[in-house]
Amino acid sequence: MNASNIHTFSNTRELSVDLADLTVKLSEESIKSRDRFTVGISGGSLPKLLASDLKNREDIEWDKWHVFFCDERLVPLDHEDSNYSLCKKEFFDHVPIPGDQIYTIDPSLLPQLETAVEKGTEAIEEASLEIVEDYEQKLISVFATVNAVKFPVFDLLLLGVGPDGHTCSLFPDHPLLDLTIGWVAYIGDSPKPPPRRITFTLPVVNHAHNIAFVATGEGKQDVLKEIIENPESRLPAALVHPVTGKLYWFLDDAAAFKLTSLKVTSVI
Ligand SMILES: O=C1O[C@H](COP(=O)(O)O)[C@@H](O)[C@H](O)[C@H]1O
Repeated sequence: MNASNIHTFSNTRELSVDLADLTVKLSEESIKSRDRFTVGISGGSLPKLLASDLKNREDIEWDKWHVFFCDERLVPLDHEDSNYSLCKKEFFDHVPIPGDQIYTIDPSLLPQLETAVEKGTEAIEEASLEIVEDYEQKLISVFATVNAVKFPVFDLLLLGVGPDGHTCSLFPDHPLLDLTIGWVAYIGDSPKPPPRRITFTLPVVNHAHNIAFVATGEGKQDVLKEIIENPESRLPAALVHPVTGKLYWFLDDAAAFKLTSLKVTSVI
């Protein structure tokens, strides 16, 4: 781990300001070179930390943003467990990103998954595949319109880390960690509720131009030490190694408390 990419802050307000600075800078650079900004957002604690300062910034070309979800729980879009619903409340409701550039799961496909769960494995495979393929098509519509691409290359992926080391909906020791092809995967046995979700695969994560992990609070101390300072770690977040892109860590002092790596405090 390049210690200069670990940024620590004495409180979450300062963290949010620097995270917004980085996001604005990457948005400007991406729009300048590609005329759009493609970003993947996670759920959990991230939307609030991301939006608290960013939503008040001026001069952002929101109409050039294309937003995907790094993972999504397979619940209706207005359900309290939905990552979309959380991002809407914290972020989308406050900024003018065009609705058709916020790419959600297709909620009309959820009832057939519910029915499939009653029927068994084969039916679940079929119903979940439809949801996965629908989301992959949405990625294709943005990333592969001109040339076929092996993996989408996001301008920025914003990731969280669970206390168990999971990121997106990629959980420790889960077979999904071994996927080397495919953009989106279904998980039906998430150890963190709700159990049914979709997630970006590790290759999609690792192909991004920029990846920013955001983690706060005492509860993340031990897992961050393992992920950042143990090069042998097989925890999901420790398997994030951008192929050519940049990796950033945004931590508050509480989360970073056990790290011995050199820390810096400003990103730009
Ligand atoms: O279940 C999830 O958890 C992770 C981590 O959440 P946090 O609250 O500990 O930050 C999140 O990144 C992911 O998107 C979400 O579905």
